[in-house]
Amino acid sequence: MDALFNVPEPVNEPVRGYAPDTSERANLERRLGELAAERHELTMTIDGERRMAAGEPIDVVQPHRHSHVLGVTHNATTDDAARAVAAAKRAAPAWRDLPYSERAAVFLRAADLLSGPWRDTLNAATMLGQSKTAIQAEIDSACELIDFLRFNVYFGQRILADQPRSSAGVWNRFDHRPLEGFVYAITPFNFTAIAGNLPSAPALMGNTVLWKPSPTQQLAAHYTMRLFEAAGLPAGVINLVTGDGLATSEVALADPDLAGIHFTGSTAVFRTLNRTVAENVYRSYPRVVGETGGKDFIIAHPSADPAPLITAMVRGAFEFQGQKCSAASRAYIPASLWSQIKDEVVATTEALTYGDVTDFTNFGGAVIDRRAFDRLAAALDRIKNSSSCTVVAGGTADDTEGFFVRPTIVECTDPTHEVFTTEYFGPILAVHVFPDERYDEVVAQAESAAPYALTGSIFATDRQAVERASHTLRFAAGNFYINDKPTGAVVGQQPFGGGRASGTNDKAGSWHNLLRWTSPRTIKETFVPPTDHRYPHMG
Ligand SMILES: NC(=O)c1ccc[n+]([C@@H]2O[C@H](COP(=O)([O-])OP(=O)(O)OC[C@H]3O[C@@H](n4cnc5c(N)ncnc54)[C@H](O)[C@@H]3O)[C@@H](O)[C@H]2O)c1
Ligand SMILES: N[C@@H](CCC=O)C(=O)O
Repeated sequence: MDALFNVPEPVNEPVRGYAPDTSERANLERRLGELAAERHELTMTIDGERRMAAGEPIDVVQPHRHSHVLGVTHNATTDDAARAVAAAKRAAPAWRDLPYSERAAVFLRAADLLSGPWRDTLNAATMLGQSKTAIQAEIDSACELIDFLRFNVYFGQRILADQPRSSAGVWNRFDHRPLEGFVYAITPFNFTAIAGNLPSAPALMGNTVLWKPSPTQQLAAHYTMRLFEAAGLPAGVINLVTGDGLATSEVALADPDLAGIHFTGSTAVFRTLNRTVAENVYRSYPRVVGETGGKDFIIAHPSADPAPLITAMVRGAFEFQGQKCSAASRAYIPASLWSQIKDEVVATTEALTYGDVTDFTNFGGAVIDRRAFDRLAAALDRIKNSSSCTVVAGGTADDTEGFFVRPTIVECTDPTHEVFTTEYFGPILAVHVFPDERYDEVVAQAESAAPYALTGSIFATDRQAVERASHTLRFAAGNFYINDKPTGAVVGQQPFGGGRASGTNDKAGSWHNLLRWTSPRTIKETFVPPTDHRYPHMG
């Protein structure tokens, strides 16, 4: 077909509430029961074929009930990874030669399937496997992933439409080629949407992909792969390998055709990947895109409204057990305000219920695994032994049934203490209380207290205070919020990503990100080429 197609104008997927006695709640509960009753074979998918990786087995459990094994997956070996890389390379010519509209149709269909018949499956898998409550799963594995798929198609079309100017007698064009080689997508446990977006965004732009999800997100990743297949994704375009990624990286990072890395996860792992890429020589210079850790702040001015501040602190820090890269983990509160809100913040936090997420009355679930639990329990021990810190809410952890860490608030007099600088990735909020008149000083200290620059909020009604903080904190957060919590970015509305140790700030779900997966060829066609080599000044 020869036409310039318009893609549908995307709108954000409406969020369902799953209130008691609704059919949406009943359907989700039914699917939760079905998925929990199965023992899933969590295979790789290479060239459209499902097979178990050949390395050590890994049990995939419910974090809130670790005795319940949802399924088993295996570490991919170097042979498994080599097969996946070869499959991606084989699939590349046919996939990149498909018109954009055909590739886009696959992902638009995936979005519609997820909005309809696949919604309960992805939500239930995310709830059981990652211990997200219904609302946290809904905003992630349903709405955000649907939005990524639809908005990417829309932004990709805008990129294709971007063409250079032409002077008289000349036609200049951009051929928005994919990268030459394969893209390696490595995804974190905490967002099913990110796990689905990282392989599909480069694929939309014509690349083929090696996808290595997190073992602790493997149940939802498994169903995401099935969703892409159901939407008509050809075999070999996205190849899913399972496990810890060590053998996979050994193969992928040494391959001369590595064209890009699309990573979301910890700063430490991203630094290792960067180092390895820098030491190797590839056919092209790989595009390295990474969104990593955060130490996200809330700073209040004495003029702030207390009620929204309390809600922002509680939701921002403790939703999904603080396991959002955007979670509020340090707050700077003026003394006059803290004396008004402290009792309520503490009481609200103490009343939060973390438990089995299939009990819809719970506010949260468990942290993801034993490693996270041990890391957080050790942090709590250090905090309790620190003379400058006082635990004012929570502070306990219990792994008897699940990996539960109580939502914790720590008041700390030393703003350079590790509670203000280290990403714990759990439900721990550090609070520094300061004399009201030292607001500007505190803003300046918070600006570079931590190495990260992902998200941050300012609470104030005084516009001068907002303006001064916004200016001082310009480089301290890639997503900056005024009178709102620092979490919950919506695709197409608050493009997401941060700088400094938080990543390359390529803004997932925006055209900034999609641009990284294209390598334009400029074409100049001259209609009537010159036939005389001499210039006028030569006479
Ligand atoms: N900035 C963002 O947009 C964003 C979003 C979500 C999560 N995060 C960050 O992610 C982290 C939490 O996620 P996580 O615990 O899954 O992170 P992680 O770094 O432990 O793991 C991320 C992924 O990398 C894999 N991995 C680890 N070593 C590897 C290697 N050598 N080769 C290939 N793969 C390897 C893991 O198996 C996983 O799939 C936090 O630091 C959080 O801030 C950032
Ligand atoms: N985009 C999400 C965070 C993703 C990281 O974990 C938010 O804005 O809360």
